Amino acid sequence: MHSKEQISHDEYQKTSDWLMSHTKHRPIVAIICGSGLGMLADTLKCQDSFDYSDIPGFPQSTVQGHAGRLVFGELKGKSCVCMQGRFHMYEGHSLLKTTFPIRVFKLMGVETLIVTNAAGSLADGLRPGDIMIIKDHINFPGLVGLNPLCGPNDEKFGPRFPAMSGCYDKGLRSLVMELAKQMGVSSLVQEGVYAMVGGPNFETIAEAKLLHRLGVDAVGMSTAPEVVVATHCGLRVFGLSLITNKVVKSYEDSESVNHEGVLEVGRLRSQTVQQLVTELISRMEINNNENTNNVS
Ligand SMILES: O=P(O)(O)O[C@@H]1C[C@H](O)[C@@H](CO)O1
Ligand code: HPA
Repeated sequence: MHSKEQISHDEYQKTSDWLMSHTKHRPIVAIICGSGLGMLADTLKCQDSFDYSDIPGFPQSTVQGHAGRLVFGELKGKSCVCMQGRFHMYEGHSLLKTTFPIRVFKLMGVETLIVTNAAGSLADGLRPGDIMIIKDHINFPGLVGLNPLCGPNDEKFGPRFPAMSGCYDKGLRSLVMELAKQMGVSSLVQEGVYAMVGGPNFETIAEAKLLHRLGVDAVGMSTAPEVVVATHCGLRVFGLSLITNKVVKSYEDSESVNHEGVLEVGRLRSQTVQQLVTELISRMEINNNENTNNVS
């Protein structure tokens, strides 16, 4: 268990201060790129980018398809920060480390978090290449106590017992459905429930059948801890899964999933995902204007 590890408020603050003193951007939106989706950062204008290895306190990415770079820039007049590479529990990071950037973003003034991931589909109506707007999640590690919020609660970030109903913002979900219609890609986009499993192995057939019976639409190995920490500290969250494969759930099926295939679907659908996220950022309302358009 991870209950002994603690990261003090000061440590988050030091990383935030370091970043704020190395860039003039003051982001209001943070984006986490899933496997094969690092190109989301390419759309940012006037970029300042930092390798994770150069940022004090930051963990390191070890997974192919996760570059390990934090990119600041502007998108449609809004200041953003983008993680090209996230941290997964299966890499050996504690859950506090996997979610470290979220609290740093909060301290930097970020209001909205956009999480993306690659996921396998269990729902028959979700095909590889489809985009699932995350309506809700099942955090399997969290259900058995592997939760970044375990341990002493830091009230400066949020309450001991945060509510998680409604953690994927309804207004942003409707907006993206509407944008998908306007872009002519609504046949690719639908809402669904994401489940996080620990990984790094993909699911057995019996596990896949179980997830399917539980009503899971797509399964992956990330995102839920990030969303828990973001919700705890009051960030508005939007999430999407790029469906990269069908999860094998029949003993008759000879197909199997692999990480290269996951990355390949990311590359094939990159433009559509990029356009949806760009339009979302362009059209989303923000609460606090102080952080916008302030790159001198
Ligand atoms: O970072 P995400 O959740 O997009 O990565 C998924 C889950 C595993 O890390 C990897 C499997 O191919 O892709
Ligand atoms: N299972 C778990 N994680 C994944 C999958 C999958 O089928 N595809 C991409 N990430």
